[in-house]
Amino acid sequence: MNVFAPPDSLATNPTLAVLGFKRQLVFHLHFWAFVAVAPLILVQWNQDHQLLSGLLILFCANALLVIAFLHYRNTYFLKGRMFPLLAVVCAAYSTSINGHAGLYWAYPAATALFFLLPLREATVSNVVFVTVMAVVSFLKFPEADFWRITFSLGLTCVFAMVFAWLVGKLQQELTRLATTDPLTGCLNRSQLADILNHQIQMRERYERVSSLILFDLDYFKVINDQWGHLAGDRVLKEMAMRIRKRLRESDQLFRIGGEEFMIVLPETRQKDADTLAHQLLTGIGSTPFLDDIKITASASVAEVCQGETWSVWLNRADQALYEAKSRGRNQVVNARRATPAGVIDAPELVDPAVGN
Ligand SMILES: Nc1nc2c(ncn2[C@@H]2O[C@H](COP(=O)(O)OP(=O)(O)OP(=O)(O)O)[C@@H](O)[C@H]2O)c(=O)[nH]1
Repeated sequence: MNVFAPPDSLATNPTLAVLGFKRQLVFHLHFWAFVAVAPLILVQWNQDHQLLSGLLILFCANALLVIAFLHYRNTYFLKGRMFPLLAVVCAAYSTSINGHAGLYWAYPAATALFFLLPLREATVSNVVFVTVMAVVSFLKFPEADFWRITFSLGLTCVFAMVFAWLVGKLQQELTRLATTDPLTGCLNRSQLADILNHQIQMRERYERVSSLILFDLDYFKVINDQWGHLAGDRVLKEMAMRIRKRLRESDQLFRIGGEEFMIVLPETRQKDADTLAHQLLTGIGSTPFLDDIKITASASVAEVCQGETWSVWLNRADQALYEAKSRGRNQVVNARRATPAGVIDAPELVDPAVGN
């Protein structure tokens, strides 16, 4: 019954994988922008454009700092905001003094904004950018060029915005698919370790105690054998729905095995988690599924103890669940606290009729 082997690496967490891709994107944008822009510092200096040369030095220094912070501190220097700001200022100023030679840089700058900033912020920044470039073009170029530049830059922004929006949607959808169980919509095990570790940190730092409930349907194999696999699937779906209805927004429901579920209850003591476990079991046992399929479940409850790891916490709950099954099923067993010596006391049986 032990399904809590630790995951191989953090890459099994889809949310962390997405953040990893974002870091790579930020790194590549700053690195290649640095490679392209650094030689221009000298070019502009030789053309007596000291102010532009100074702005480009700032741009390159920022790119190097972002790369260094990413590498050594795993954070974004000034939240990555300097790249868009400097790129926009440099492109606009360069166009005003260099004409078309400066204008060409506006196109990659406008595109890069959508990869570095949140969609809404990038859109607003680009509206400002296109407006500034339109004013500069109006003053600098003939009217026909002004229209061409404004429309082509605007169109580039629209293409980049649609692309960034779709990539964002795709990323959200992939994360959802990777983190949830398709049958019941519950969370799957991909983020289990991180979510439990977070609760452990809340316990260690702020004395905010969480509990978890494990529960497993009794004799589920019989349901499959008697009513068919499809009916079994529908029972699991309805089960998840019924549990979800009873939970708070902050509680998290996982499906961690075929007919085994886990609920993480932040800021909840063992006593309250135990009451909830009884209510859930009563709800499951008293109302048949799909109109006439009767089923019961066994459950265990464990409050997180100081100093324990997520796998020890889960193992305590798992042992108590095993105890509930072996004592006849359809009951809740409270996991006992780990003793200071690390030995776990025997689980405590709770009378279902009494509640605690
Ligand atoms: N319909 C359906 N059945 C599943 C799914 N996942 C696992 N099962 C079935 O769940 C049953 C679990 O059987 P067991 O592990 O023997 O557990 P049990 O029959 O509930 O018995 P106890 O847990 O000991 O009370 C097996 O028949 C699995 O095929 C699923 O997604 N859909």
